[in-house]
Amino acid sequence: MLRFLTAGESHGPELTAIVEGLPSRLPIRSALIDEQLRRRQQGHGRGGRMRIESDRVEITSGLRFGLTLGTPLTMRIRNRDWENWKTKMAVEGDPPPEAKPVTKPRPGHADLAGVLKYNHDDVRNVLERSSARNTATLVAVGSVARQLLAPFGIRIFSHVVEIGGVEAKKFPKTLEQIPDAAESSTVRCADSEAAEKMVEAIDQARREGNTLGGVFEVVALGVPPGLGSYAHPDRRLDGRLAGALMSIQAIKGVEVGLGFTAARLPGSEVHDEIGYDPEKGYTRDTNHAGGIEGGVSNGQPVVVRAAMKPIPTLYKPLRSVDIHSKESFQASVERSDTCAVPAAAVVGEAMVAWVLALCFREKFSGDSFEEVEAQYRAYMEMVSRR
Ligand SMILES: Cc1cc2nc3c(=O)[nH]c(=O)nc-3n(C[C@H](O)[C@H](O)[C@H](O)COP(=O)(O)O)c2cc1C
Ligand SMILES: C=C(O[C@@H]1CC(C(=O)O)=C[C@@H](OP(=O)(O)O)[C@H]1O)C(=O)O
Repeated sequence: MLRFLTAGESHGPELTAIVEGLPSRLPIRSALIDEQLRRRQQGHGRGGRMRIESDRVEITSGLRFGLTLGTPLTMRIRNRDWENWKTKMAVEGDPPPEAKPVTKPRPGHADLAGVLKYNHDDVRNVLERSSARNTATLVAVGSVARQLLAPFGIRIFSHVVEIGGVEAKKFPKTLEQIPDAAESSTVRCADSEAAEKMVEAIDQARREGNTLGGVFEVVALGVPPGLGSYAHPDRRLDGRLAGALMSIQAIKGVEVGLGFTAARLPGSEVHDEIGYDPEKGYTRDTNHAGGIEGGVSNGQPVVVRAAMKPIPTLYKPLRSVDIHSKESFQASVERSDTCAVPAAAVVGEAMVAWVLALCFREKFSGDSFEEVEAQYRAYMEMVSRR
């Protein structure tokens, strides 16, 4: 079974991820992981922390001469900011005077709920792990998943479709043209006119001490039919994708295919009619289902969208209450992102890659890469004869 664990505090020495259940002899390149880490750090609207960090992965187990061993793969990403936090984040000893407890929980963060749940007196003990800094490990894990899926022609990309109410409307004609258009935009939006307006909206929000959320779309091409299952609720591909996307900080909604729009349309405008072409096999003229029917991939591109709430730390502070004195106050801010939707889109890709890899491994479970490849080929051959 493919699984992963991550660990690490935002201002601690490093983040760690362990991926278990990879087949042996799978080529993994740390340069490809670094490329994904770099993409996550970009995007118009990010704050001062991104000028400090320059994320790089170090693989410390599970790989020899570039091929997996079939043993747990460990990845480490150092926090450069740790240099500035060594005393305040020491793992042992008494707290030094400069490590004054944080007592003011920020609305929209895990701060208050976390203090109540874990009985902490210092909000820092909550915010260090609840921070979206951990999304760097998710992207590293997702990059490993991509490298498992890539040899089978599965390609995953994303683009931002809405920021602060500005919607992208003029999409490139084909799905294949979207990645290049999105990649060349500082907000990762494939509609260049909308992208300009999104940049303006972010700049204006920053000037006003406010923050913005938005929506991104993730697309997976080359997904074979048959990933996931209708046999049991927890095996459904759509449910697992929604859960994985919602597990990213600040994601508040997920749509598959037409999503909420399908609820407003009659059935004749929603369901994708089935055709047959002797060359291509089963065909669909539309993909409103987003590549998933009955919780199973149907061979069409998988298309999901996720909605991100605005960043909760505002330069124009919101009211809260000190957890010790119970006095009301207005939060002060040192640094924060204004908008992180473009970065969240890269994290969304990683989570989609992970869930697809999970379902792929369930279907093609061989212990070595060669065994997985043989299982995949035999299945695809069988499907092509149906
Ligand atoms: C990539 C990324 C960057 C973020 N940057 C910040 C930030 O700079 N400041 C902040 O207050 N919240 C930031 N957030 C959002 C918080 O992590 C998030 O709102 C918080 O965890 C609570 O959201 P939840 O209720 O969904 O967990 C970021 C989220 C993501 C995905
Ligand atoms: C560090 C990252 O994002 C951070 C996520 C985050 C939060 O509260 O979620 C708050 C900010 O961190 P800091 O409080 O250190 O300024 C962001 O920079 C990152 O994406 O790598």
